[in-house]
This record gives sequence, C-alpha cells and structure tokens, in this order.
Amino acid sequence: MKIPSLLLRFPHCYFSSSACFKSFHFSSRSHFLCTGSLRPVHLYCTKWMFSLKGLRRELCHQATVDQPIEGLSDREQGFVDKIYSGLIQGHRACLAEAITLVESTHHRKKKVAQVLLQKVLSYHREQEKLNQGKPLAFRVGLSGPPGAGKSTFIECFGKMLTERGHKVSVLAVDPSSSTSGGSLLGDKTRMTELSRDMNAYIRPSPTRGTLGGVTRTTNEAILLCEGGGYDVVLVETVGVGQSEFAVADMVDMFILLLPPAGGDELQGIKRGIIEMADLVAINKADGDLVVPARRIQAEYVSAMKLLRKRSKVWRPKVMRISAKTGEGISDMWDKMTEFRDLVLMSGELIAKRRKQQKVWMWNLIQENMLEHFRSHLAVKDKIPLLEEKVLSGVFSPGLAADLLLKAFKDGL
Ligand SMILES: Nc1nc2c(ncn2[C@@H]2O[C@H](COP(=O)(O)OP(=O)(O)OP(=O)(O)O)[C@@H](O)[C@H]2O)c(=O)[nH]1
Repeated sequence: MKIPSLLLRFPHCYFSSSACFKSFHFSSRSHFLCTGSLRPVHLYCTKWMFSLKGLRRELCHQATVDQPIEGLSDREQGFVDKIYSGLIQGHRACLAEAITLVESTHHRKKKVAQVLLQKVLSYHREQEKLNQGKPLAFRVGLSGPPGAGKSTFIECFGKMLTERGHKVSVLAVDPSSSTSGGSLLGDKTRMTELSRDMNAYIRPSPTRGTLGGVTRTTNEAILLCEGGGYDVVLVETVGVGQSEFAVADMVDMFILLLPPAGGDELQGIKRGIIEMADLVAINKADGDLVVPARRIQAEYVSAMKLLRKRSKVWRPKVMRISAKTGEGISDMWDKMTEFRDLVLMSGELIAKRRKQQKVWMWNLIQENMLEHFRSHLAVKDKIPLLEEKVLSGVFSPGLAADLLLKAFKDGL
C-alpha cells in the first residue's frame, strides 16, 4: 500500500492541519514518505510510538515545534502590529495594553500575545546587535519585608534615575493579591510622584496566586518594558514568600532592602533570600535610626562573608541608605552600575541570562504539566480520595503518587 492511499483512509490519523502536513513532508523522517512504502512507517510506529495514534501525536508535535505559532486572523494581526509599533515608539498606553495581553489567560489572547512577544524579541535581538551585544536594559529585583520602605525607596531612586535621563519601569509582583483579597503592592497611593513621571511606568503585576503566574507574566512584562525603551526595569516583591526566589531568577541584580531591625523582627525573611542578594541596603539610616542601622550593617557584613561565593567578580555589598532623605541612594546606584559593568565584562551577565531563559522555560512546563495533571479526567476525582488516604495513614505518599501517576498515564 502506498502512503497516499493510507492517507486517504486515515487522514485524521496523520494531519490535523496543513501545518502538520507540511512538517510531515519536510521532517527529518521524511524518508518514510519518499520510499512510499507502508512498512517503514509500521516499523517506525512499532519502535517509537506503538500506534498510529502515537505517530499522529508525534507528527503534530513536530509541526508545533517547526511552526510554533498558528496564524492569526487579519484583525488579530492588525491589533498586534498596532500595539507593537506603539510599544517600540514608547507609548505607555501600548505598553499597558501589551502587558494586559500577556497576562490574559484566554486561549486566543495567549496566542496573540505570543505573536507580539516574538516580534518584540526579534526587535530586541536587532537592538542588541546595534548595541554591540550589550543588553538593552538593566534588570533589577528588589525585595524586602512589608514596611522596609520599598515604595519610599523606589519613589526616591526612580526620580533620581529619570532626572539623569533614564527610563524606569517598576513591576510590582504581589502573589498575595489573590489569597488576601487585597494587595500589598498594588496600592495606588504608593509612589505617587513617580507614577506621574512621563519617564517612569509602574505596574502592579497580578499573578493569580501562583508562582508560575509570577514567572510567566513578569518575565514577559520585562521584555515588553525593554521593548518600550525602559533601560532600568525594577521588579519589586514582598520578601516573605517564594516569589522573591522566582524574581531573583529573572533579573541581573537582586537587592534586598531591610529596615534597621534585628533578627526577631525579620523572622519572615528567609535565610535563602539573603544568599540571593547581590546588595543589601539597610534603609531608614537617618535620625535616631542611624545607630541601629550601623549595627545591622555590621551584622550583615559578617554574616555575608560566610556565604558561598556566587560570582567570580563580585562580593555582595551591604550599604546604609535613607529613602526619606535620599542619603546613600546615589552611591547605591554607583555600586549597582559597578556590578552591572563587572558582570557584563566578565561574561557572567550573558551566561546568567541564558540560564534564566532555560529555567523560565522549565518552570512554565512544570506549572503547565501540573495543571494538566490535576485537571485530567483520569485523576481529577481520585485526588481527594487518595489525599484522604495519605492523611489518614492508610496509604504512603509514595503509593498514592504512584497510583495517580499510573491513572494519568493510562488515561493519556
Ligand atoms: N525614617 C525613615 N522612614 C522611612 C524611610 N523609608 C520609608 N520610611 C517609612 O517607613 C514606612 C513604610 O514605608 P513604605 O515605603 O510604605 O514601605 P514598604 O516596604 O513599601 O511597605 P509595604 O508597602 O507595606 O510593602 C513609612 O512610614 C515610611 O515613611 C526612611 O528612609 N527613613
């Protein structure tokens, strides 16, 4: 039997779209088609996929990889073009619309967002080439416990930068917003002056309560801000959860802002996050708080000496600043640029960004796979039952996990 007649009989097994068809022809395994014989296809199926169903899945997978994004309608394409050109011309409204688009969970909008992001990415590549391979923007993560003075700091720091000709965007990541109903960082009264500054853009990032949400939307929002010409992108998060670890994985430099308070008052701060910091800024070093700020600075200097060295060219610094009076803020920026230049020249920055891209991809896969697993019909109803059995000690967690995984695999 020749392949074409097989296709006539089982077209649905092979092609779900013309994109799959094209990919089938041009795939690395196209020799099966060239021979025109069914036998190699059978062999192929037996060896790799065991069934025609599996072959179809494999082919469609290839098509998806070869042609990552399916076509948009004229209307959608027009929308992407409009947002894209507005974005790269620096229109804030277009940046806002673009971020809203990437935050959308609507199936179609997610596709449109990916087309926009691909366009912005290729613009990035061109711009970076023109910039002799240097990154377009400095990505900075800022974390600290509630009340450390993050908004006061960003207001002061951001204004200093815009006065010096920089364009600053602030992405406030707040994973608590969906659980607390309120928002620690989304408060509109924060950073009032900076939010009126035409060279600044502030955006609370809704994360729908999941860390994966933080990763996807924030990473994409960073790219869009850079496409909009913002050369300093500040990602702010409250340092009492897990989101700061995710943020540290998407920025060039991670800064921890702390109040001049001792161990007990900083219980919420995880030890791990101190290890991620490239710079610790002890804020509120003014008036009566200068003395405790000095003490805390000394404590952190000695504590950080014991930490594992993460860079060949940089030792984490501990500085005293006052976001209220502005003291130390300019010196802090000098240290930050020193860090950026050192890691850029040493090649560490580019290596870090490349690694982050991979981490980002795997985080997304993990998040999506878990979601897919939990909602799969074969396991959905079994989860509460097995959880109950684990809780009551009837099943070990390992056994319950095995049973769920088996049910999931069988249901595929
Ligand atoms: N003395 C002094 N007070 C400061 C300084 N920076 C901030 N504060 C005060 O500290 C309090 C908390 O400041 P915020 O900037 O709101 O702190 P935050 O970290 O953004 O707090 P959340 O919004 O709760 O996350 C406010 O009353 C500020 O006025 C500073 O440098 N010196």
